[in-house]
Amino acid sequence: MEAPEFKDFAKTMVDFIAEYLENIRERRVLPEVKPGYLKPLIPDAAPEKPEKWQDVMQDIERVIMPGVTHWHSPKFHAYFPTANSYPAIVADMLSGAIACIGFTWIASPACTELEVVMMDWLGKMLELPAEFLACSGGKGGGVIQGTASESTLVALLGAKAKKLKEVKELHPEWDEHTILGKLVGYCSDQAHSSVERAGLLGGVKLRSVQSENHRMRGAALEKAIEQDVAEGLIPFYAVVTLGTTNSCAFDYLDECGPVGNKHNLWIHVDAAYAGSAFICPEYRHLMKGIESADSFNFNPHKWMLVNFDCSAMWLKDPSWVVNAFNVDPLYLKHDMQGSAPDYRHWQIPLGRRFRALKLWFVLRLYGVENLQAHIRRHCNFAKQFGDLCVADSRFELAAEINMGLVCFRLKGSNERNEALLKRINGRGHIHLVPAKIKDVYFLRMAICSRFTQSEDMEYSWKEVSAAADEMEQEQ
Ligand SMILES: N[C@@H](Cc1c[nH]c2ccc(O)cc12)C(=O)O
Repeated sequence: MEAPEFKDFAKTMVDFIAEYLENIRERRVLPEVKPGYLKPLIPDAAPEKPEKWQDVMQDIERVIMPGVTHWHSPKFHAYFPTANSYPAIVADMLSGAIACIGFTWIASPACTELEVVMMDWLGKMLELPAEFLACSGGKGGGVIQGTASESTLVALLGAKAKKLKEVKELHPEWDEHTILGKLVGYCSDQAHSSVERAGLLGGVKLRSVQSENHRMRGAALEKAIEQDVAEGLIPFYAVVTLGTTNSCAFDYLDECGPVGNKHNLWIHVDAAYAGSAFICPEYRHLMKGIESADSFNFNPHKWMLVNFDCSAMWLKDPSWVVNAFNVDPLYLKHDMQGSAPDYRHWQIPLGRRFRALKLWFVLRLYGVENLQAHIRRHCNFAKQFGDLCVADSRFELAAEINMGLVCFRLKGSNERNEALLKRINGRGHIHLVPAKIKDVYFLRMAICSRFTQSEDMEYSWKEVSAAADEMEQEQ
């Protein structure tokens, strides 16, 4: 493809994208296709001769759209949001054009340097302690990871390397295998499953601490630590979740952090979804105790209008992570080593895309004010839905409304609620997923779309109540 044709193709695609997103509300949010739907729609093998881009464009509606779940529809309320904005889409186009692999500074200096500055901008927006920021002149700094799960694992591996060194110094007679077998980390029973997985991948024990009202408390964490120490184990790491997946609950960081510090644990804060809200001063009390953390992570790709993937992670002392994974083949060495971060040491894969561009575009083209307005709008929509819900005596809230998430259920059995959800998703007009805490099954209404208006929330409520009406009529 030559440039003139590329320009036509790309312009057509830009028009298509704008049409798609602006009219997304009209599409059925959940596709009706069955597994295997796509294969018969396209040939069995790649074409020998080139086709026309117009033919490819045609096939988007025919082949792809019938099988798309429309995550950016105001009728999509499943999981948590994933972000989408025009500035981020355009930035990804440029990233695709530069198409560098920014594993070291010299591999594309702008890729590394913009990331360092963007992580400082973002850290300042959240009022993170200066120790986390590169601009403070200390050891700290930020990095863009792919997902929060990756950040949890990277932090765990850094914590493991740190504790291994400490214990080896204390007990030179112990071999590494013995020490590793004694290491134990902690998280709340409400933490995301990726924390347990990080323990499995890192080859260490992970203990789940019973939460109180869905939130981990310092005393419960300390009790677990003390029990383990009494049994000869070595506590090394704790994940504090700010905004759990089930109910968007907040662990008490101001209690758990100091407990972790006292027992010399690495404290990692996983604020994957809710962290974006900390750009609004009124939510920052929920991150009280942040100065006690060693690493902090949230996903601008969830709730801050930066398209997937962009998971922001800060470390007070990245050297533990950098040294834990350091391999240094000749072909990756360069003369400037040491004067700027070589991000390949901060992450699991070697390759990395120019993701800082989308942060830069979004932060500049929205401004902090509009990003704050986006968060506040979503929180207000959640309140609106919550009010509609409690005004109907058939329903109850299953948890306090936090951020843009409403956890609700029909009064009565889990089975009734399972039937309700099946009916709602079966109608296909809105899409929700369930959760269960302590054997209580409930539905989660997450506010996800940038396009959501107050009328959309009324529509979604009507769908829920219509499904409940149907159930009553059938009884
Ligand atoms: N998709 C997420 C998974 C994840 C990790 N930690 C979380 C905390 C809350 C939450 O709702 C989801 C997650 C990721 O970025 O890996």
